[in-house]
Amino acid sequence: MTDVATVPTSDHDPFGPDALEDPTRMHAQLREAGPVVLLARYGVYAMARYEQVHAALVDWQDFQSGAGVGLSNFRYEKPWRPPSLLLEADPPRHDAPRRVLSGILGPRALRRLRDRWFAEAEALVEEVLSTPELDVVPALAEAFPLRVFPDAVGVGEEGRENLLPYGNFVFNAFGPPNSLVTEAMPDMPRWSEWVNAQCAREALSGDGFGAAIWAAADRGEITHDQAPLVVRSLLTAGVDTTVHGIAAMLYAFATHPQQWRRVRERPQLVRAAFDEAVRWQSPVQTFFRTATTDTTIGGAVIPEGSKILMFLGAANRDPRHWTDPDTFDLERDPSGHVGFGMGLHQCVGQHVARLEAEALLTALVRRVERLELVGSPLRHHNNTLRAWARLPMRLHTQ
Ligand code: HEM
Ligand SMILES: O=C(O)c1ccc(-c2ccccn2)cc1
Repeated sequence: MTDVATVPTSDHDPFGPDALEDPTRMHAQLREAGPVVLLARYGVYAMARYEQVHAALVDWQDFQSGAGVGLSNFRYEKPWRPPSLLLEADPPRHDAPRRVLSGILGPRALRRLRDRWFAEAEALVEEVLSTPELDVVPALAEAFPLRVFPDAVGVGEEGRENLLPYGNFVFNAFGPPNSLVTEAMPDMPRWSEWVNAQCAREALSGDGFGAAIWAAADRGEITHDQAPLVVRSLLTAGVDTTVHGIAAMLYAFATHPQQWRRVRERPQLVRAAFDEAVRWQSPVQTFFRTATTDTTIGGAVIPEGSKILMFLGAANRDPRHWTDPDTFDLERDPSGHVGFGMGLHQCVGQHVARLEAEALLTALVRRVERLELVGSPLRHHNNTLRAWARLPMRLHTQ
């Protein structure tokens, strides 16, 4: 009998204020501790190295999503909202909804949006350059996705201010029921009711992603009962993520002026720049899987039914996989990063996110000679998302 190595334990709290403010040191300690580490506070297993995170993400059979991708285990606990038909489903239930969304959000389908989004980005950048000193979080990172994405889904104008707080709550709810969750509980039903109401067929315009989902139901690719939940997936996962992904990119360029010069000289680097920003900051930091069998990793046995917390942010900066991981470097090839996940559940909206970022960055590259941080940035704490509450900048035009 091979002696099963005992799993190293850690008393880090990945959802506490210190880790949410700056997880860098905790990530390094978790990577050093071993391929798998037991987080004693929560009785869950942590993976922080690229190799193990990648292996777990691509092995959907042993590491399932159907028991939830948060701390809560749907086998024993009632989900706070009806589970997502993509995120919180395993094959075969996952297959048809995924196939439908892949078709609607694929690079070809987005071609019709490209010109409109590029024009919207030009207009927004022109507007903000009239006040060269500003907080780019509301002015750009929030304003651009909120200007183009709800229209693309086909959501009405009224009540769009519910989108960010709803998504923020959902991403907090993947963590433990800490103050980030409990403080928002009183408002959650209002946000949730508004989002659910937008998923009804009659609430959606005839030419957006939402209508395309209902049309897929008419063709029998998914059921009409599933259609509103698939629309809900877009409204849940498609707003806060891109807002914080774009904020991460703006922060990266403000703190690396030589990279800004590089992307202005070579605009073909624009798309790689977003992926390098997603790798470097990992706007989505963590989420869970549930072991469907006793699984041995690095000599340690993870018992069936265990929750496994995957640290995408730590994997994206693992020196075992990346050269000089802590630098934001456009010369690097960021492909293979796990910022959009990997495997069966890899982000189905990644092409939407890339198009939003490409449109905004292209407009900025043409007009802005340098982005300068002029005040203290302020982190926005969320149990899952790495985000900025404030990024005061001066946008220098030539
Ligand atoms: C920077 C922006 C974004 C980031 C960093 C991001 C990240 C991720 C990650 C890490 C996953 C994998 C979750 C898992 O494996 O359990 C995922 C899944 C997903 N994302 Fe994104 N996402 C982004 C933007 C979007 C957008 C714009 C949409 C919608 C238009 C979207 C819709 C989804 C959906 C529906 C899933 C579930 C896919 C499945 O389970 O098959 N995401 N995303
Ligand atoms: O289908 C949904 O409602 C949904 C899809 C994806 C997410 C998600 C979770 C963790 C990391 C990135 N995205 C959340 C919700």
